[in-house]
Amino acid sequence: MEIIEVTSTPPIDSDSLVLVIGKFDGLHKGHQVILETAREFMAEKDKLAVLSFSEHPQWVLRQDPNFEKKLTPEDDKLRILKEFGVDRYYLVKFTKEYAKISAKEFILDHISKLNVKRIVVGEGFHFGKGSESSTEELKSLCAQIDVSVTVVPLIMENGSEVSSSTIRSLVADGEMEAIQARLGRPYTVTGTVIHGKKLGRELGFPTINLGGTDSYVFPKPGVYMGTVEIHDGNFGQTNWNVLISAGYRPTVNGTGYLIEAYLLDFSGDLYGATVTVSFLKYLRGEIKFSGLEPLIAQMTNDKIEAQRLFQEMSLLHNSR
Ligand SMILES: Cc1cc2nc3c(=O)[nH]c(=O)nc-3n(C[C@H](O)[C@H](O)[C@H](O)COP(=O)(O)O)c2cc1C
Ligand SMILES: Nc1ncnc2c1ncn2[C@@H]1O[C@H](COP(=O)(O)OP(=O)(O)O)[C@@H](O)[C@H]1O
Repeated sequence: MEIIEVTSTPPIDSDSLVLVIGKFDGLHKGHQVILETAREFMAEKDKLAVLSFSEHPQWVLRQDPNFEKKLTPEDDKLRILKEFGVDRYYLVKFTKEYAKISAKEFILDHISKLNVKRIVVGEGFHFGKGSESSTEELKSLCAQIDVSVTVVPLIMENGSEVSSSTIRSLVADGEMEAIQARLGRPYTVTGTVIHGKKLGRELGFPTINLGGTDSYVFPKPGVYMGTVEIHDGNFGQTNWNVLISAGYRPTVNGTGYLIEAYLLDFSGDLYGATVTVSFLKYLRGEIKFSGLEPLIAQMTNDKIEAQRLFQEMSLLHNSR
Protein backbone atom coordinates (compact mmCIF):
# COMPACT_ATOMS: atom_id res chain seq x y z
CA MET A 1 0.00 0.00 0.00
CA GLU A 2 1.36 3.34 -1.08
CA ILE A 3 1.13 6.05 1.62
CA ILE A 4 0.99 9.68 0.53
CA GLU A 5 1.08 12.30 3.28
CA VAL A 6 -0.93 15.37 2.43
CA THR A 7 -0.87 18.73 4.18
CA SER A 8 -2.95 20.59 1.61
CA THR A 9 -3.41 19.69 -2.08
CA PRO A 10 -2.61 16.10 -3.05
CA PRO A 11 0.16 15.70 -5.66
CA ILE A 12 -1.07 15.53 -9.28
CA ASP A 13 -1.44 11.95 -10.42
CA SER A 14 -2.94 10.19 -13.43
CA ASP A 15 -3.72 6.73 -11.96
CA SER A 16 -7.41 5.91 -12.25
CA LEU A 17 -8.81 5.84 -8.70
CA VAL A 18 -11.94 4.77 -6.88
CA LEU A 19 -11.67 7.00 -3.80
CA VAL A 20 -13.11 6.43 -0.35
CA ILE A 21 -13.15 9.41 2.03
CA GLY A 22 -13.71 9.35 5.79
CA LYS A 23 -12.26 9.32 9.29
CA PHE A 24 -12.55 5.55 9.63
CA ASP A 25 -11.65 5.23 13.31
CA GLY A 26 -12.22 1.59 14.19
CA LEU A 27 -12.66 0.37 10.63
CA HIS A 28 -15.99 -1.03 11.81
CA LYS A 29 -18.56 -2.96 9.77
CA GLY A 30 -19.99 0.26 8.30
CA HIS A 31 -16.53 1.31 7.08
CA GLN A 32 -15.93 -2.20 5.74
CA VAL A 33 -19.11 -2.04 3.63
CA ILE A 34 -17.93 1.31 2.18
CA LEU A 35 -14.62 -0.29 1.15
CA GLU A 36 -16.37 -3.33 -0.32
CA THR A 37 -18.78 -1.11 -2.26
CA ALA A 38 -15.84 0.86 -3.66
CA ARG A 39 -14.19 -2.36 -4.76
CA GLU A 40 -17.30 -3.34 -6.74
CA PHE A 41 -16.88 -0.24 -8.89
CA MET A 42 -13.27 -0.99 -9.79
CA ALA A 43 -12.19 -1.98 -13.25
CA GLU A 44 -8.94 -3.90 -13.61
CA LYS A 45 -6.72 -0.85 -14.07
CA ASP A 46 -8.26 1.10 -11.17
CA LYS A 47 -6.65 1.60 -7.80
CA LEU A 48 -8.55 1.59 -4.53
CA ALA A 49 -7.58 4.76 -2.65
CA VAL A 50 -8.56 5.97 0.82
CA LEU A 51 -8.32 9.58 2.00
CA SER A 52 -8.38 9.86 5.76
CA PHE A 53 -7.15 12.07 8.60
CA SER A 54 -4.28 11.72 11.05
CA GLU A 55 -6.22 13.28 13.92
CA HIS A 56 -9.93 13.50 14.58
CA PRO A 57 -11.20 16.95 13.52
CA GLN A 58 -13.18 17.26 16.80
CA TRP A 59 -9.92 16.91 18.73
CA VAL A 60 -7.94 19.30 16.55
CA LEU A 61 -10.64 21.97 16.43
CA ARG A 62 -12.45 21.68 19.77
CA GLN A 63 -9.99 19.72 21.93
CA ASP A 64 -12.93 17.40 22.68
CA PRO A 65 -11.19 14.71 24.80
CA ASN A 66 -13.67 12.08 23.54
CA PHE A 67 -11.87 12.26 20.21
CA GLU A 68 -8.25 12.38 21.32
CA LYS A 69 -7.95 8.64 21.74
CA LYS A 70 -8.59 6.13 19.00
CA LEU A 71 -10.09 2.71 18.46
CA THR A 72 -7.51 2.12 15.74
CA PRO A 73 -4.44 4.37 16.05
CA GLU A 74 -2.61 5.01 12.77
CA ASP A 75 -0.58 1.76 12.67
CA ASP A 76 -3.68 -0.38 13.24
CA LYS A 77 -5.60 1.57 10.63
CA LEU A 78 -2.83 1.07 8.07
CA ARG A 79 -2.62 -2.65 8.78
CA ILE A 80 -6.37 -3.16 8.42
CA LEU A 81 -6.61 -1.05 5.24
CA LYS A 82 -3.77 -3.10 3.78
CA GLU A 83 -5.63 -6.30 4.64
CA PHE A 84 -8.65 -4.88 2.81
CA GLY A 85 -6.56 -4.52 -0.34
CA VAL A 86 -6.33 -0.72 -0.35
CA ASP A 87 -3.70 0.34 -2.92
CA ARG A 88 -3.14 3.92 -1.87
CA TYR A 89 -3.63 5.85 1.36
CA TYR A 90 -3.80 9.64 1.40
CA LEU A 91 -3.01 10.54 4.97
CA VAL A 92 -4.22 14.08 5.51
CA LYS A 93 -2.51 15.84 8.37
CA PHE A 94 -5.61 17.50 9.77
CA THR A 95 -4.84 20.93 11.21
CA LYS A 96 -6.79 24.12 11.98
CA GLU A 97 -5.44 25.42 8.66
CA TYR A 98 -6.67 22.36 6.73
CA ALA A 99 -10.11 22.79 8.31
CA LYS A 100 -10.47 26.16 6.52
CA ILE A 101 -10.66 24.49 3.11
CA SER A 102 -14.19 24.90 1.72
CA ALA A 103 -16.15 22.03 0.18
CA LYS A 104 -15.86 23.70 -3.22
CA GLU A 105 -12.09 24.12 -2.96
CA PHE A 106 -11.66 20.54 -1.72
CA ILE A 107 -13.42 19.06 -4.74
CA LEU A 108 -12.65 21.58 -7.50
CA ASP A 109 -9.00 22.32 -6.54
CA HIS A 110 -7.82 19.25 -4.63
CA ILE A 111 -9.70 16.16 -5.80
CA SER A 112 -9.59 17.48 -9.36
CA LYS A 113 -5.77 17.04 -9.27
CA LEU A 114 -6.34 13.28 -9.17
CA ASN A 115 -7.84 11.01 -11.79
CA VAL A 116 -10.82 9.99 -9.63
CA LYS A 117 -13.50 7.93 -11.34
CA ARG A 118 -15.83 7.58 -8.39
CA ILE A 119 -16.01 8.67 -4.76
CA VAL A 120 -17.63 6.38 -2.20
CA VAL A 121 -18.67 7.74 1.22
CA GLY A 122 -21.00 6.70 4.01
CA GLU A 123 -24.43 8.22 4.60
CA GLY A 124 -24.12 11.29 6.82
CA PHE A 125 -20.70 12.20 5.40
CA HIS A 126 -19.99 15.90 5.93
CA PHE A 127 -17.01 17.80 4.63
CA GLY A 128 -15.45 21.16 3.97
CA LYS A 129 -15.08 24.17 6.26
CA GLY A 130 -17.23 23.72 9.38
CA SER A 131 -18.29 20.28 8.08
CA GLU A 132 -21.15 22.20 6.51
CA SER A 133 -21.47 20.29 3.25
CA SER A 134 -23.49 17.12 2.86
CA THR A 135 -23.52 14.27 0.36
CA GLU A 136 -25.93 16.31 -1.86
CA GLU A 137 -23.31 19.04 -2.21
CA LEU A 138 -20.64 16.40 -2.77
CA LYS A 139 -22.66 15.01 -5.68
CA SER A 140 -23.27 18.39 -7.27
CA LEU A 141 -19.61 19.50 -6.97
CA CYS A 142 -18.34 16.15 -8.25
CA ALA A 143 -20.68 16.38 -11.25
CA GLN A 144 -18.71 19.50 -12.29
CA ILE A 145 -15.48 17.48 -12.56
CA ASP A 146 -17.15 14.38 -13.98
CA VAL A 147 -16.71 12.21 -10.87
CA SER A 148 -19.50 9.81 -9.84
CA VAL A 149 -20.54 9.57 -6.18
CA THR A 150 -21.96 6.61 -4.28
CA VAL A 151 -23.39 7.06 -0.80
CA VAL A 152 -23.47 3.84 1.24
CA PRO A 153 -26.35 3.50 3.75
CA LEU A 154 -25.50 3.09 7.45
CA ILE A 155 -25.21 -0.42 8.84
CA MET A 156 -27.47 -1.25 11.79
CA GLU A 157 -26.72 -3.50 14.75
CA ASN A 158 -29.29 -4.34 17.41
CA GLY A 159 -31.52 -1.44 16.36
CA SER A 160 -28.88 1.30 16.25
CA GLU A 161 -26.41 2.63 13.72
CA VAL A 162 -22.90 1.23 13.82
CA SER A 163 -20.70 4.25 14.57
CA SER A 164 -17.25 4.97 15.99
CA SER A 165 -18.84 7.04 18.79
CA THR A 166 -21.10 4.17 19.86
CA ILE A 167 -18.14 1.79 19.85
CA ARG A 168 -16.04 4.24 21.90
CA SER A 169 -18.72 4.30 24.60
CA LEU A 170 -19.03 0.51 24.48
CA VAL A 171 -15.26 0.26 25.10
CA ALA A 172 -15.60 2.58 28.10
CA ASP A 173 -18.44 0.34 29.36
CA GLY A 174 -16.51 -2.93 28.83
CA GLU A 175 -19.18 -4.28 26.45
CA MET A 176 -16.78 -6.46 24.50
CA GLU A 177 -19.32 -8.77 22.81
CA ALA A 178 -21.34 -5.77 21.52
CA ILE A 179 -18.09 -4.24 20.21
CA GLN A 180 -17.13 -7.43 18.40
CA ALA A 181 -20.57 -7.48 16.73
CA ARG A 182 -19.90 -3.97 15.38
CA LEU A 183 -16.22 -4.31 14.45
CA GLY A 184 -16.48 -7.80 13.00
CA ARG A 185 -13.44 -8.63 15.19
CA PRO A 186 -12.57 -8.20 18.87
CA TYR A 187 -11.32 -4.87 20.26
CA THR A 188 -7.53 -4.99 20.32
CA VAL A 189 -4.71 -2.98 21.85
CA THR A 190 -1.16 -3.40 20.58
CA GLY A 191 1.84 -2.48 22.71
CA THR A 192 5.33 -3.45 23.83
CA VAL A 193 6.03 -5.59 26.90
CA ILE A 194 7.63 -3.37 29.54
CA HIS A 195 9.00 -4.03 33.03
CA GLY A 196 6.69 -3.65 36.03
CA LYS A 197 7.14 -4.03 39.79
CA LYS A 198 8.15 -7.71 39.43
CA LEU A 199 5.44 -8.62 41.91
CA GLY A 200 3.37 -10.76 39.52
CA ARG A 201 5.86 -13.62 39.53
CA GLU A 202 5.91 -13.66 43.35
CA LEU A 203 2.12 -13.85 43.42
CA GLY A 204 2.18 -16.80 40.99
CA PHE A 205 0.61 -14.61 38.28
CA PRO A 206 3.31 -13.07 36.10
CA THR A 207 1.80 -10.55 33.70
CA ILE A 208 3.04 -8.89 30.55
CA ASN A 209 2.64 -5.15 31.08
CA LEU A 210 1.83 -3.19 27.93
CA GLY A 211 3.62 0.06 27.15
CA GLY A 212 2.88 2.49 24.32
CA THR A 213 -0.90 2.20 24.59
CA ASP A 214 -1.77 5.83 25.34
CA SER A 215 -3.40 6.58 21.99
CA TYR A 216 -6.07 3.88 22.49
CA VAL A 217 -9.55 4.32 23.97
CA PHE A 218 -9.11 2.43 27.26
CA PRO A 219 -11.52 -0.35 28.21
CA LYS A 220 -13.45 -0.01 31.47
CA PRO A 221 -11.13 -0.94 34.35
CA GLY A 222 -11.54 -4.57 35.33
CA VAL A 223 -10.62 -8.14 34.58
CA TYR A 224 -11.30 -9.62 31.14
CA MET A 225 -10.73 -12.86 29.33
CA GLY A 226 -9.02 -12.52 26.00
CA THR A 227 -6.19 -13.62 23.77
CA VAL A 228 -2.69 -12.35 23.08
CA GLU A 229 -0.83 -12.51 19.80
CA ILE A 230 2.96 -12.36 20.09
CA HIS A 231 4.40 -10.69 16.99
CA ASP A 232 8.07 -11.38 17.42
CA GLY A 233 10.39 -13.74 19.24
CA ASN A 234 10.49 -17.49 18.91
CA PHE A 235 7.83 -18.92 21.14
CA GLY A 236 6.46 -21.48 18.67
CA GLN A 237 2.89 -20.66 19.49
CA THR A 238 1.88 -17.07 18.71
CA ASN A 239 -1.66 -16.99 20.16
CA TRP A 240 -2.42 -17.54 23.84
CA ASN A 241 -5.54 -17.46 25.98
CA VAL A 242 -5.14 -14.81 28.66
CA LEU A 243 -6.64 -13.10 31.68
CA ILE A 244 -6.37 -9.36 31.29
CA SER A 245 -6.19 -6.86 34.13
CA ALA A 246 -6.88 -3.34 32.88
CA GLY A 247 -6.88 -0.34 35.16
CA TYR A 248 -5.31 1.18 38.25
CA ARG A 249 -4.38 -1.84 40.47
CA PRO A 250 -5.66 -0.23 43.72
CA THR A 251 -4.37 -3.10 45.92
CA VAL A 252 -0.74 -2.39 45.06
CA ASN A 253 -1.17 1.40 44.76
CA GLY A 254 -0.69 1.34 40.99
CA THR A 255 -0.08 4.62 39.24
CA GLY A 256 -1.91 5.32 36.00
CA TYR A 257 -4.01 3.04 33.79
CA LEU A 258 -2.19 -0.14 32.76
CA ILE A 259 -3.15 -3.11 30.59
CA GLU A 260 -1.50 -6.36 31.66
CA ALA A 261 -2.10 -9.99 30.71
CA TYR A 262 -1.44 -13.32 32.38
CA LEU A 263 -0.90 -15.99 29.71
CA LEU A 264 -2.52 -19.29 30.62
CA ASP A 265 -0.04 -22.20 30.34
CA PHE A 266 2.91 -20.04 29.26
CA SER A 267 6.35 -19.64 30.71
CA GLY A 268 9.17 -17.66 29.17
CA ASP A 269 10.48 -14.14 28.82
CA LEU A 270 8.48 -11.67 26.73
CA TYR A 271 10.11 -8.35 27.65
CA GLY A 272 10.45 -6.12 24.60
CA ALA A 273 8.06 -8.17 22.44
CA THR A 274 5.28 -6.48 20.49
CA VAL A 275 1.95 -8.03 21.40
CA THR A 276 -1.69 -7.54 20.49
CA VAL A 277 -4.23 -8.08 23.25
CA SER A 278 -7.81 -8.94 22.18
CA PHE A 279 -10.54 -8.21 24.74
CA LEU A 280 -13.23 -10.92 24.57
CA LYS A 281 -15.31 -10.66 27.75
CA TYR A 282 -15.51 -8.48 30.86
CA LEU A 283 -15.46 -10.67 33.97
CA ARG A 284 -15.46 -8.27 36.93
CA GLY A 285 -14.43 -4.86 38.23
CA GLU A 286 -11.13 -4.02 39.95
CA ILE A 287 -11.15 -4.58 43.70
CA LYS A 288 -9.02 -2.88 46.35
CA PHE A 289 -8.04 -5.85 48.52
CA SER A 290 -6.73 -5.50 52.07
CA GLY A 291 -3.57 -7.41 51.15
CA LEU A 292 -1.89 -9.75 48.68
CA GLU A 293 -3.44 -12.99 50.04
CA PRO A 294 -7.04 -12.13 49.10
CA LEU A 295 -5.77 -10.79 45.73
CA ILE A 296 -4.08 -14.12 44.99
CA ALA A 297 -7.24 -16.01 46.04
CA GLN A 298 -9.32 -13.86 43.68
CA MET A 299 -6.84 -14.26 40.79
CA THR A 300 -7.00 -18.03 41.32
CA ASN A 301 -10.80 -17.90 41.06
CA ASP A 302 -10.50 -15.70 37.96
CA LYS A 303 -8.24 -18.32 36.39
CA ILE A 304 -10.67 -21.16 37.13
CA GLU A 305 -13.56 -19.12 35.73
CA ALA A 306 -11.61 -18.18 32.59
CA GLN A 307 -10.50 -21.76 31.98
CA ARG A 308 -14.14 -22.87 32.26
CA LEU A 309 -15.28 -20.17 29.82
CA PHE A 310 -12.52 -20.94 27.30
CA GLN A 311 -13.48 -24.61 27.43
CA GLU A 312 -17.15 -23.73 26.91
CA MET A 313 -16.20 -21.51 23.96
CA SER A 314 -14.10 -24.21 22.30
CA LEU A 315 -16.88 -26.83 22.80
CA LEU A 316 -19.33 -24.40 21.20
CA HIS A 317 -16.88 -23.72 18.38
CA ASN A 318 -16.17 -27.43 17.75
CA SER A 319 -19.84 -28.39 17.75
CA ARG A 320 -20.63 -25.90 14.96
C1 LIG B 1 -6.31 -12.00 36.77
C2 LIG B 1 -5.86 -10.75 37.44
C3 LIG B 1 -6.75 -10.05 38.24
C4 LIG B 1 -6.34 -8.89 38.92
N1 LIG B 1 -7.23 -8.22 39.73
C5 LIG B 1 -6.82 -7.15 40.44
C6 LIG B 1 -7.72 -6.49 41.36
O1 LIG B 1 -8.89 -6.83 41.48
N2 LIG B 1 -7.23 -5.45 42.09
C7 LIG B 1 -5.93 -5.02 41.95
O2 LIG B 1 -5.55 -4.11 42.65
N3 LIG B 1 -5.07 -5.60 41.07
C8 LIG B 1 -5.48 -6.65 40.31
N4 LIG B 1 -4.60 -7.27 39.43
C9 LIG B 1 -3.29 -6.64 39.17
C10 LIG B 1 -2.20 -7.12 40.10
O3 LIG B 1 -2.21 -6.29 41.22
C11 LIG B 1 -0.86 -7.02 39.36
O4 LIG B 1 -0.89 -7.90 38.27
C12 LIG B 1 0.28 -7.34 40.27
O5 LIG B 1 0.43 -6.30 41.18
C13 LIG B 1 1.59 -7.54 39.50
O6 LIG B 1 2.13 -6.35 39.05
P1 LIG B 1 3.49 -6.29 38.19
O7 LIG B 1 3.15 -6.79 36.79
O8 LIG B 1 3.85 -4.83 38.18
O9 LIG B 1 4.50 -7.14 38.88
C14 LIG B 1 -5.01 -8.42 38.74
C15 LIG B 1 -4.13 -9.11 37.91
C16 LIG B 1 -4.53 -10.26 37.26
C17 LIG B 1 -3.57 -10.99 36.38
N1 LIG C 1 2.37 -16.93 31.92
C1 LIG C 1 2.93 -15.72 31.79
N2 LIG C 1 2.16 -14.63 31.53
C2 LIG C 1 2.72 -13.42 31.40
N3 LIG C 1 4.04 -13.18 31.50
C3 LIG C 1 4.86 -14.22 31.75
C4 LIG C 1 4.35 -15.53 31.90
N4 LIG C 1 5.37 -16.35 32.15
C5 LIG C 1 6.49 -15.61 32.15
N5 LIG C 1 6.21 -14.32 31.89
C6 LIG C 1 7.24 -13.26 31.85
O1 LIG C 1 7.24 -12.63 33.13
C7 LIG C 1 7.10 -11.22 33.03
C8 LIG C 1 6.15 -10.73 34.10
O2 LIG C 1 6.58 -11.01 35.40
P1 LIG C 1 6.23 -10.01 36.57
O3 LIG C 1 6.80 -10.56 37.84
O4 LIG C 1 4.77 -9.69 36.53
O5 LIG C 1 7.12 -8.78 36.19
P2 LIG C 1 6.74 -7.30 35.71
O6 LIG C 1 6.36 -6.61 36.96
O7 LIG C 1 7.99 -6.77 35.07
O8 LIG C 1 5.61 -7.41 34.74
C9 LIG C 1 6.50 -10.97 31.67
O9 LIG C 1 6.92 -9.76 31.09
C10 LIG C 1 7.02 -12.15 30.84
O10 LIG C 1 8.25 -11.83 30.25
